[in-house]
Amino acid sequence: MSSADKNLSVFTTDGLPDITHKKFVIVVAEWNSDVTEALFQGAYKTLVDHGAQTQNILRANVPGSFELSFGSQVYAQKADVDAVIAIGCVIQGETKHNDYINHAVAHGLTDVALKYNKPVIFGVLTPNTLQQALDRAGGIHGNKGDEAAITAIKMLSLQ
Ligand SMILES: Nc1c(NC[C@H](O)[C@H](O)[C@H](O)CO)[nH]c(=O)[nH]c1=O
Ligand SMILES: CC(=O)[C@@H](O)COP(=O)(O)O
Repeated sequence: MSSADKNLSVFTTDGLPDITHKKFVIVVAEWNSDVTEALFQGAYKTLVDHGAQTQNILRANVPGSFELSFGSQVYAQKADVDAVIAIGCVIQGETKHNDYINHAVAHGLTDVALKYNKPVIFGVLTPNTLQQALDRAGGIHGNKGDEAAITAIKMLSLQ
């Protein structure tokens, strides 16, 4: 199912856990910052709208999406962090560079989550064009940041 068929900002909220005292870290890649800032704002607002306290939402910046795995690990290893949300946008270029980044980040974030036994969310857009990115960062298909935040909240209900 593509984002065209399921809006990224439309989701069920039944049975969400109480996140009043949960601590979140949002790691944001600086590449394509117009897009990643919109994704961050969506994630931040979604966390607050569903009960997170602003003082319990930290932000960390990394240069690019390839650095999201290490940046997420820095915070996932901290005992007082309950979930990490990784935000990025990797736009296809002329070469296969985007493929290598995307696969590395997907595997890297998964490894961090399993190593530290806590949610590490893949809030990374991997579009073919800038317009596809904008459509998924608060445009016609919603905001991937919203989806990443609600995913983090839902995963906390497993613990
Ligand atoms: N082209 C994009 C990049 N490239 C940079 C890499 O993520 C990385 O910082 C570099 O290879 C050094 O390790 N990053 C994005 O997030 N988005 C892109 O479109
Ligand atoms: C995903 C990227 O790093 C991308 O911007 C690189 O572009 P190109 O493949 O044209 O070098």
